[in-house]
Amino acid sequence: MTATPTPASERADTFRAGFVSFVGRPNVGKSTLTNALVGEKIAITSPKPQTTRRAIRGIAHRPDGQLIIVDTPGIHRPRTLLGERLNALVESTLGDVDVIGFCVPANEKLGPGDRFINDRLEDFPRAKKVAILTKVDEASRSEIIDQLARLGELREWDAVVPISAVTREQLDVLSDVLLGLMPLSPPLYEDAQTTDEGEDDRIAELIREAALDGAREELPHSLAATVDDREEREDGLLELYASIYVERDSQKGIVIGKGGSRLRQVGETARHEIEALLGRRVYLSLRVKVLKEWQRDPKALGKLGF
Ligand SMILES: Nc1nc2c(ncn2[C@@H]2O[C@H](COP(=O)(O)OP(=O)(O)OP(=O)(O)O)[C@@H](O)[C@H]2O)c(=O)[nH]1
Repeated sequence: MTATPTPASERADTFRAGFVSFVGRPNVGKSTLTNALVGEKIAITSPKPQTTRRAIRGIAHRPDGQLIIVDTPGIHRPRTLLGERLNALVESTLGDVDVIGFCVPANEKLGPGDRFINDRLEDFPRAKKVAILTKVDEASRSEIIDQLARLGELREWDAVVPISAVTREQLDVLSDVLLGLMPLSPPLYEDAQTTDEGEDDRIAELIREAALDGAREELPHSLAATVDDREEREDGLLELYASIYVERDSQKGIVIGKGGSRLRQVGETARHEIEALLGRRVYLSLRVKVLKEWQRDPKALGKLGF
């Protein structure tokens, strides 16, 4: 991983800094955990599986160290070119991190999907491995104990930590544990930075998230968003021109809704989020475009930043 070191640090030589990546089946709570640790909304969360597409980094700053979080889309068997690229992204990310946090929800039994991912962790011997039992607020005590025992059977973990990102139970323990496994290092980022993802990418994620909200089951895999243009208005408003991409005309109809009602709602929601992110007023113009079979088309994938 490349990062710009903070110049001339006066910090003690016990400072630790490094990269961690959370892996696990879709929907186990990786994005929510990232947000909870970083304390700012940077990765999209959605109740639908496989919505995290980018390796978004969030940085948790602590007096004694920095946790740089690389949010991966999850390891899964590829079915499309997009799937393959996601897997390639996961491999290049995981080959480079200091710690891998393997996330398993406390309220679901360990399944073949979890075992598949656990087996893949063998490919990354350099990284320390921590098992994170997520969503403990949704599980009974006996379920948690049961699940911890099963996790322990999978491998020798460097640590096993049960948490809830929603109630924040044990989050401080988790960040202590993760930091303790990081190398001694000067800070790798400035204090004020919480993510190094480009602003337009973050805006595009917010638009994508708004467009997915309440959308039909098949939409998540077919939706992408880009920011195409921005213009400063004299009255201080920032004009943003963005596109939402779908694969089929029928999906375009779903996104736009009757008489454009749904798209208006998406625009409203996204604009509020973007204004909160940028701390200023925004005019948002959204266009919905059909990019046929973009998940299988290398040119289209490049255009959308994959
Ligand atoms: N009760 C409870 N729900 C949680 C917790 N963490 C996440 N969730 C919920 O679980 C769902 C999935 O969370 P995400 O953070 O999007 O999961 P993910 O693993 O990043 O999912 P993908 O992006 O599909 O890989 C969301 O509806 C979250 O609100 C938790 O600690 N407790």
